[in-house]
Amino acid sequence: MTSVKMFREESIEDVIDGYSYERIESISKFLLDRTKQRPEIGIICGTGMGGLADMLEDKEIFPYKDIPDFPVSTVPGHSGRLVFGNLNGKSIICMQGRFHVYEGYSVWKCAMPVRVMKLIGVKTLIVTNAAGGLNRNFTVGDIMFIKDHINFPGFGGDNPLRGRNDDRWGPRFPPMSNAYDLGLRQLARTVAKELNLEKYLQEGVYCMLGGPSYETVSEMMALTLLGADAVGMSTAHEVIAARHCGIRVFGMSLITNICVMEHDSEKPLANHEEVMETGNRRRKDLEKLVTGIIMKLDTV
Ligand SMILES: O=P(O)(O)O[C@@H]1C[C@H](O)[C@@H](CO)O1
Ligand SMILES: Nc1nc2[nH]cnc2c(=O)[nH]1
Repeated sequence: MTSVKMFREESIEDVIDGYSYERIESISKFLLDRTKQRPEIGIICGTGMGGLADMLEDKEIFPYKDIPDFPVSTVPGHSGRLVFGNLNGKSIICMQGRFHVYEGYSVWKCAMPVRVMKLIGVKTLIVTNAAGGLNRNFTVGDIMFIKDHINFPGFGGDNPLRGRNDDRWGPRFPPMSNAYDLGLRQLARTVAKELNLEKYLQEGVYCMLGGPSYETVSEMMALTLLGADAVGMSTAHEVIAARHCGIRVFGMSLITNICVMEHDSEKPLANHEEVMETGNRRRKDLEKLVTGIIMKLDTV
């Protein structure tokens, strides 16, 4: 009896009343009152990819801890700052550090900043992440444009849209086909070609798991059978929240490690230091790619 009551209380307070439209509106107002920037482009930096925020000019930085009602980042490789700034004259808002379910946050809370972005005026979201490569054709350092995702936590009902739906965000049952905008992917391919990055380019399906443990060999094999090309611990919930409120999305994974799919293998397994190191090593190409895409966004 007690556990049922606990579950109900939690879901009413947090999911229904906790981050109401008005509460998220007050977070966005807090920010808009303190910056003249009115960005239509948002970026979420993956592990080790905080350099994407550092490249902005005329930065205005809001540490998460100073934003009322905002969660804080607890993971190495995620600075925990909301950065406003310009990139070749375009106004950008960038999450230099995201929230993960394994940090203890509910999945809707991890996705909540996307709704803040929506109320700030964001129309296009660029999501990046570090991921393990399941596809045997992938190598460390490859950049995978995400064409679709498998939201594994969602299979069990852990979806950021769980709870009462507020139609001001979007419909109760939003479609998720074409979640990763085809036009943006084509644009990104053109930009990558111009930058001579084609040799690193992959396109595929990203699978989100809850983490923080990396996958067992059998889990990796199962994900491969499901059609996943890369596996990580983020992104899907952010994209669902973005699509629900009408933000178009471009997503890319940096393949930071290759998943070893042999039982009893001596090969080194995934570790967070390697993930961050690959992010740092490939940072310049990622920055060039994101800059190139942003410069041409008006064309699609
Ligand atoms: O925030 P992302 O998805 O880029 O971070 C990945 C998943 C874990 O947080 C971490 C594991 O090393 O990298
Ligand atoms: N789940 C998962 N997340 C990652 N993030 C970076 N590499 C990996 C990986 O191999 N597995």
